Amino acid sequence: MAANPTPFTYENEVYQAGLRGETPPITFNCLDWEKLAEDRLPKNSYGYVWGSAGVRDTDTNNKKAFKKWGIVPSRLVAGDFPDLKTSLFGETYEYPIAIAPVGVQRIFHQDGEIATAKAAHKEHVTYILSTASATSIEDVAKANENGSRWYQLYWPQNENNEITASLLSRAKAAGYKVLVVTLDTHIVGWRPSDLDNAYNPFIRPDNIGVALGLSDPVYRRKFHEKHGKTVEEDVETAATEWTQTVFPGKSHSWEDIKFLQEHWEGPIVLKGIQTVADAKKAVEYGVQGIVVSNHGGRQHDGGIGSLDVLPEIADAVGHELEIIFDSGVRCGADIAKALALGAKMILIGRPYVYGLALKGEQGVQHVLKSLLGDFTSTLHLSGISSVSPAQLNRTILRRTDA
Ligand SMILES: Cc1cc2nc3c(=O)[nH]c(=O)nc-3n(C[C@H](O)[C@H](O)[C@H](O)COP(=O)(O)O)c2cc1C
Ligand SMILES: O=C(O)C(=O)c1ccccc1
Repeated sequence: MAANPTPFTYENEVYQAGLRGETPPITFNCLDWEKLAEDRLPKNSYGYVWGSAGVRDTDTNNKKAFKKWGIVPSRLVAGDFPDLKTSLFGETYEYPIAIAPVGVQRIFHQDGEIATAKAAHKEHVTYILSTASATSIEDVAKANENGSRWYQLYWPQNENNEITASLLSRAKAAGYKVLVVTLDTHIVGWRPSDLDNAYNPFIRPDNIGVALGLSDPVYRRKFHEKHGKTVEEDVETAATEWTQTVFPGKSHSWEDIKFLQEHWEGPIVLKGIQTVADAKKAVEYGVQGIVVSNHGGRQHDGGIGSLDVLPEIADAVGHELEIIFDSGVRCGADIAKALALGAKMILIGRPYVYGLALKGEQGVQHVLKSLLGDFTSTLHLSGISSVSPAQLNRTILRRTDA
């Protein structure tokens, strides 16, 4: 990737544009993006992104968890703008944030994943492609050009290992470097907003979330063998069966990870870890990273904040594998807090989807630039000169609820 400009060039651009009477494309108030997206999107698709499990306690606790920590700044610390580069799996990343895997992005904007993958490339942010993407592995790679990209697997059951192997080999061929395996979604959570709207993005006349399946040579062949017709001749059945393939209704086991290790040469990251015991299992089974995540509270209700479990997990396994974090990150200070508590990379979820809904590619760029500007400013004004754990760690935080 090309060298990144400091996020502060955006701030300057905005004030310069102001001299010409121009205003920013979207507000900089990160807490307003959700409401603006609600005003713009159809009820169904807004309900889908906003939706969480049950009475939303897990989602609420994700956000509350950040308020339990406050940043305490140091003064007269010499230093230029902080160095935001971070290293994971032996590679250098320009910024310690990435685009969280989000499926079916065409329900939010006609350009969907293509817009997000282009924006991520332009802003030097890693793009993680979902298996529930509305755009194929190869088309997203093309849009992302020489950007940094990872692939997130929704994991078919063992009888479909041939399909899993096909997805992995396509991702590898298309330049996705890290495999993220999501463990918390063998069924989709109980989400009242989608139930009330009687809306499941997979069950639509336009089959929007099944692009990876319908474009997969192994899935296509197997479908033909089973039904005696092509995917195109019976798209409805092909889409339904693909959905059952990637959301099989039962979980894999730890032993199954071996299959992925045999079919993927790069780093493997397990997404959805919430306990020290599972984090230790991840070490034991030889994966390279975990995402401490509860899927933005979309999967099970009555959970605690994802940030609440981060420190204990970081203490237990932080020296043995890479820790990535998501769930509830909404502003620059949240990024700083999660890094200080032991994560090396933070996934941005709903905020960029709101940007996509509001202004497509430009909207995603705005959200990324805005979060990075806010984050950089927070570090710089707190006397922190880099995101390395030697600088950015728990000593900059105090509990606010002690
Ligand atoms: C609309 C939507 C779709 C999502 N789709 C996926 C997906 O396909 N794969 C996955 O691993 N996570 C998926 N997630 C979860 C995100 O990757 C991430 O864990 C979550 O958004 C973090 O919570 P936050 O957005 O509240 O910060 C999805 C989240 C949303 C909001
Ligand atoms: O909505 C989600 O959280 C998710 O992971 C998903 C499930 C089905 C289709 C697309 C995304």
